[in-house]
Amino acid sequence: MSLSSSSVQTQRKRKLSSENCDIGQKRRNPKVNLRLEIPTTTEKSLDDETDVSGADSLFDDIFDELSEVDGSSMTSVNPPSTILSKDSCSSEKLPSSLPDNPLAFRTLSSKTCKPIPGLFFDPSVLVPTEIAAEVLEFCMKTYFSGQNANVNQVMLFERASTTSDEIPSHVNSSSSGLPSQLHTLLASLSTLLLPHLPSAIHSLVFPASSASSSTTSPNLHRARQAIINLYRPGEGITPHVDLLRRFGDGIVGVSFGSGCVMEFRKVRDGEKVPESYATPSTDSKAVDITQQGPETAQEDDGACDLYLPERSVIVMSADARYRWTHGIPRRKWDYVEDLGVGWVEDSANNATDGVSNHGGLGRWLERGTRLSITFRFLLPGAEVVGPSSDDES
Ligand SMILES: O=C(O)CCC(=O)C(=O)O
Ligand SMILES: [Fe+2]
Repeated sequence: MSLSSSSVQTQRKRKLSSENCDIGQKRRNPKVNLRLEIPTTTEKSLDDETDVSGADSLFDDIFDELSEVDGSSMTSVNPPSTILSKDSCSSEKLPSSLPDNPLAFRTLSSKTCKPIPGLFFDPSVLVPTEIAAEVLEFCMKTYFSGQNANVNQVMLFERASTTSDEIPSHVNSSSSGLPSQLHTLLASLSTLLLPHLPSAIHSLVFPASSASSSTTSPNLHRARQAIINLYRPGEGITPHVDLLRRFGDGIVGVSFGSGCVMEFRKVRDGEKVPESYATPSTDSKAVDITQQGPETAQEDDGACDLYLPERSVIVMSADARYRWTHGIPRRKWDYVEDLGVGWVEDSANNATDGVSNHGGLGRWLERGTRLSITFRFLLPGAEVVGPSSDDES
């Protein structure tokens, strides 16, 4: 296969048609175009991800590997002992940073839930408006309009670095694999998250830019993938764990254009895990659920729903990456208990389109079109995702 950028379109993702890949939701598979851009360095095909049956054993493999490589990453993000309840954050402005306890900022949720080890989410940590606008405009124009109007997922791959230096700004997209807008975004994320992430996690997700990471991060010489998903209102993504044998630890996701609720569910012992890239999709049951009232909040240590406002960032590592699924329910409205400091739309005016207050406990937020960019690192041997007849990518 050529090593230069190439573009492949497929109709849909193989894995998503498999019923045993679903947890909790049945999904239909709309015709979806997937665009893949692959500047790569080796030629090994990775279309071997079909066995999702022994989730536990896969987890064990991964944990063994991780502890060999960098055991510290698994322990550096323990959950805080305190949980911010709905009340504790609805009445007062949260501090803009809490470096010693980043996991406490999981407050924009439709349910109050306990911290997930390895999940960083702070609704006050937002990508600067100008950078977000530039990335969104670039992605929409480049990947999702004109003849790509029915594409909803694009994967870009960046070559593994051969030195410990960050890719310099003069290196253009054709040689690095990522467009300059995504390099700008990555640089901004690295700076933005530096005071918030434990240093081991910062090194894991920004291996080339963390001073301490140049020799220690297992991701330093791994190729990076950026997956760009576009969700029209009502669309979501089936709960899943990102491919265990393809991607390493340390995943960063950014929301653009609209917020949405992301649901996290703890994988139970012995549970079959949907392990997939997954593709945004809609569903015939995506209706206006404001007519049905908010879900009853339930105490469940293994469930956590977070509202991710536009420009917000999540970082998943350790348990959050390996032992919890994440997914986005297919619906057009999200019920959000606490708008908190991350809420940037016109919350002063309850009558604003897309924001309606039903009963004062929370708000229904109408989803707009959301674009997300998720950065992950390919595991050794996974540097190439070649187009193949049944590649699920
Ligand atoms: O849209 C998102 O934020 C999540 C995307 C995702 O989980 C994936 O592509 O694996
Ligand atoms: Fe994912």
